[in-house]
Amino acid sequence: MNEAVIHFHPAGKLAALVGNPNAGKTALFNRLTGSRQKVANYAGVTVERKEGRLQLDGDKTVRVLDLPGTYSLHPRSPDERVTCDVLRGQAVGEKRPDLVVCVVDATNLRRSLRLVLGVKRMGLPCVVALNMVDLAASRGIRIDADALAGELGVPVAQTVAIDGDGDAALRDLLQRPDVWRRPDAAAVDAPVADSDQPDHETVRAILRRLNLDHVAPHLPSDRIDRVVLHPVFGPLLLAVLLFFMFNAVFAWATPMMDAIKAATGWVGQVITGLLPEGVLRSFLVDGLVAGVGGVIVFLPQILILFLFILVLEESGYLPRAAFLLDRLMGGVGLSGRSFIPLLSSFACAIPGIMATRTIANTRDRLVTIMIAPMMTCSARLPVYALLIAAFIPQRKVGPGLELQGLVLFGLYVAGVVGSLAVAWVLKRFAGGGEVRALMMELPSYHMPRARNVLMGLWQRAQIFLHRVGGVILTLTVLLWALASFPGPPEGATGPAIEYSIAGMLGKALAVVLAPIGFNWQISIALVPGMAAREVAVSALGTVYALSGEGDAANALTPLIAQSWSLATALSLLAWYVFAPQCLSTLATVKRETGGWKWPLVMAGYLFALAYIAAFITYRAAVALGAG
Ligand SMILES: Nc1nc2c(ncn2[C@@H]2O[C@H](COP(=O)(O)OP(=O)(O)OP(=O)(O)O)[C@@H](O)[C@H]2O)c(=O)[nH]1
Ligand SMILES: [Mg+2]
Repeated sequence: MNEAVIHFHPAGKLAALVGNPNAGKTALFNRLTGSRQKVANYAGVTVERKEGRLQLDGDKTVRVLDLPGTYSLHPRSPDERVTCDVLRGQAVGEKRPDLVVCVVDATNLRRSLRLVLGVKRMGLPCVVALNMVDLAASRGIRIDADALAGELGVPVAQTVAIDGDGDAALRDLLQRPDVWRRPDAAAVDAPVADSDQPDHETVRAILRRLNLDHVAPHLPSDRIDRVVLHPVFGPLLLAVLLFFMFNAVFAWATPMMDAIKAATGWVGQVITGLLPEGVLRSFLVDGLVAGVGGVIVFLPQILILFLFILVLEESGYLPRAAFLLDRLMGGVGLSGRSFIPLLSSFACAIPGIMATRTIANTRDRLVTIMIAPMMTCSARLPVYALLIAAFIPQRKVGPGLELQGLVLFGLYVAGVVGSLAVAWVLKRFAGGGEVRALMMELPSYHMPRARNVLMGLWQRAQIFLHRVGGVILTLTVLLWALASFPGPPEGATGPAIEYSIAGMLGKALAVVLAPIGFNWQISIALVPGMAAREVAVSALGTVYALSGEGDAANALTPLIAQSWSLATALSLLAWYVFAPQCLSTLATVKRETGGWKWPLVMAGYLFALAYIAAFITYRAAVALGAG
């Protein structure tokens, strides 16, 4: 996104955090630099380099890079390549680091130390942050840090990246000028260079000398996995969990949504009471309150969805779900590797597409990118929620089960099924290649920290409100203007909007969209919905407010419930399952695939699918009497 900026190297030292995936690099980075990068309990969270500043005593600052995790210095996937390029001084726009901080997972020294040996051989000054010592201690693993430092020939600081001052020892180390000094050539390999033995032999010898060569099993995680990864209970649990999540989106949000609705309604009424009828009042009430207020109301539902996603991410469940779904994904020619990028796309396709950088196989990566927009991103949630609230009765279908939640779940499933079908087709025509077995690390389960989850929710709320105040507000205002001008001619009978630019455009579009049951109001709303999907909702609010049909500022839901047929609503839902992704997604696809070809193919096929799905849905619904 922001990689096109011109890089000039600010003066000052540069330290890079390097280590295996999920070792806690980003948690440590956040601690050192006061940043808030995403931390989660699975491998492959960080896929780009991120920069921060560490303040040392005496007004000194150090630039710190957080890098994607890597298992070795022979990169296999695009994210690992980023790290290796930085270490070799080949990264575009970045100098070679002055110091490498090897972040080592104290519970998994065997694997981590091999990477340390590799980094050391590159001849860069290097220190080890022995992280997760709290977890190691709780499993009875005690590591003598000084002895380890002696074995490796580099300073070692013990850290607990999730504790308040868990980075103190590392900070102290970075204060010392001697750790920044380049080792002289002869010392690079000492004292572990006493033989030609391969690194894993060296590591084994070190662990033996430190009395750490027994593997500490992690019993609680293993016990949990006996259920979670069980061939029958595992998938069942996953299905129940996902269903519970969508149910909660409706079941828990109502009180907060009602409060927000009441507040926006009140604001609309106050403005109507204060201002005389005219352009300003129309702008405020029909444009801002009806449009933007109509979107804000969905904040609680978005937060509930993210609450679940954050807890799943932090607990360590996600890679297990990937494992469970590996067979299913194998059926369409993808591996479980694609699962986490696809799951991230439920938040937004953009981070999902970025997360495909962890996929080593180029073709798998491309197919995953192409289907990522079919996962229901959170911007679609307002559209779904609006239509479900308007057309699906609030009814219990079982203990704790709402019909509305069931329908929402079904829409998410429809997106997933559609995407799997497309993946299957793409793999067939793109020459599938064999599917390799999934190799993925299962981290130990962590109790999600309330602080992290709340912080994540707060960030989500900020992102959403920024969208509301930015792109959604801008487009709503623009739409209000297009829908208000030019005014109606003398003696016009219909509502003024029908004579406006937007009205005429909508009617022209409706010619194409009538076969799938869309009226001109929907047709108008779809256009700005391309920039940000939620705008489709705010646009409907504005369009209906300006049409003077009822009180759209306060209640869009009952209004569309009255004026649309069920078939139209279902057709619009089907449209949005596939709806061509927003423009920023297309821009991301262009960047990640290096050209316009794939984003254009994507836009084309999703438009076609959306139209076909809506057409079939509409015709079937009409045939069944829902027209
Ligand atoms: N108990 C404990 N948990 C930690 C510690 N450091 C990190 N974690 C947790 O470990 C998980 C992984 O942390 P991240 O910082 O995302 O790991 P990363 O090395 O950046 O991982 P990638 O970006 O995937 O390479 C998260 O759930 C953290 O909360 C620690 O010292 N102790
Ligand atoms: Mg990270």
